[in-house]
Amino acid sequence: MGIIEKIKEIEAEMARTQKNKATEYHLGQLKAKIAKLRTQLLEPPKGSSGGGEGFEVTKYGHGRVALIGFPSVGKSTLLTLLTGTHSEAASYEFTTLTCIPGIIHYNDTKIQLLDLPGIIEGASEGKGRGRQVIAVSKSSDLVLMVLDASKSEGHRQILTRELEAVGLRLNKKPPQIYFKKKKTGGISFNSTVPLTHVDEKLCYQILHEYKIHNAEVLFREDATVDDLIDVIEGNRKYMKCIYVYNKIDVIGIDDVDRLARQLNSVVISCNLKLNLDRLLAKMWEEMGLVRVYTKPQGQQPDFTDPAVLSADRGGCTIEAMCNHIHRSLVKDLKYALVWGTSARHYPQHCGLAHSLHDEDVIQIVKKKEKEEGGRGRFKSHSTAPARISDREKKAPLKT
Ligand SMILES: Nc1nc2c(ncn2[C@@H]2O[C@H](COP(=O)(O)OP(=O)(O)OP(=O)(O)O)[C@@H](O)[C@H]2O)c(=O)[nH]1
Ligand SMILES: [K+]
Ligand SMILES: [Mg+2]
Repeated sequence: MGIIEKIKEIEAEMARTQKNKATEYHLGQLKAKIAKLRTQLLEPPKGSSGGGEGFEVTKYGHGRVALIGFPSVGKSTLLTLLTGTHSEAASYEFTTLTCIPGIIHYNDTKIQLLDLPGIIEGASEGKGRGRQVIAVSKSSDLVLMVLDASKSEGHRQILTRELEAVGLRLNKKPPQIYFKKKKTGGISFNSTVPLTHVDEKLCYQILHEYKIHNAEVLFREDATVDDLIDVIEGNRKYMKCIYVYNKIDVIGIDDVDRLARQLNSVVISCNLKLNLDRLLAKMWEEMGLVRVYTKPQGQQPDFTDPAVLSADRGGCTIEAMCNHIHRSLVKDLKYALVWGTSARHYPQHCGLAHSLHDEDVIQIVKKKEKEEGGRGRFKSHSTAPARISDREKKAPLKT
């Protein structure tokens, strides 16, 4: 029996089993069995070098966003509109057969947008190009799940299930469960909060299913069996996702209103170019990019050419900024002068660990290098710093 058949069989058994206190241990065990099989499914077949021909698209720009959705929801139309790169769009399904990259220029940054073939139910098990599409989405910083506003709302659940089946977790935080395998000592099970979903016996059973007999488990939140399995599997990818409802030109205003009010969703119409600004702003917000401008001593910064840092890629500290400029800079840094919302006063003297905010300005002061006259150190005490863009771009910064 193949892996997919085994999964189907266990799913059928779960569906037959009534959910109650008496069956919860058995159901938990079945869930763990499915999780193990799905992980097996993700491993490349023995003897092959990888997962077959993927969409090898080079990363470019300050972040990567993937367009995921059923066929003909308007992914290619959207890519063409936002990036100016043409991607064939047509009324028939599976118009797009490979991955087509484009670039969005936004706030002086470059964001790579990827158009992908449509995926269908069963994608996680290898239907269509599902596996390759999902692999590319895992490599991105943000997923735009494109949905046809005029179609069934169940589509969003089906797609979410497909992505979850391959270990993607959308708009979720990693469970607050500390888990560490040990060599000896048995299993120690503890929690810092009252647990309503999982008890010691259930936890033991799940661990047993994984043949883990020595481990430390500490629940820091009232997590579920699924959360526990995610932590044990350890290969989950937590990603942000925006639900993009396209084609609102063909539905009624009441439906538009309802969809627009859902969490993490943006309603648009590619045909009428409606609300695309809002989509871009939401993307920007979710990506959390941090633009930092370098100010040479005695000069103004170039406000059109930021260094772009990201919490997910290397962090947003002064150390990350130094590494961005030059690898050897970290050891040469004496301190950095910082203007912007991360500074308590202007300019603040900061060390490597200081976290920078979007649109901060920094001046690097190296060891043995003299700061210009040492002035300005305690001069401008600004208790409520405004964004540099609002305030300082007009007036020159001192030092
Ligand atoms: N009414 C309406 N139609 C749209 C809109 N956006 C795209 N379409 C149409 O929807 C159809 C599918 O568009 P595509 O961009 O090819 O969709 P896709 O998601 O890339 O499709 P595949 O590549 O086949 O997965 C085309 O006929 C588009 O003209 C919209 O905002 N409103
Ligand atoms: K299409
Ligand atoms: Mg397409």
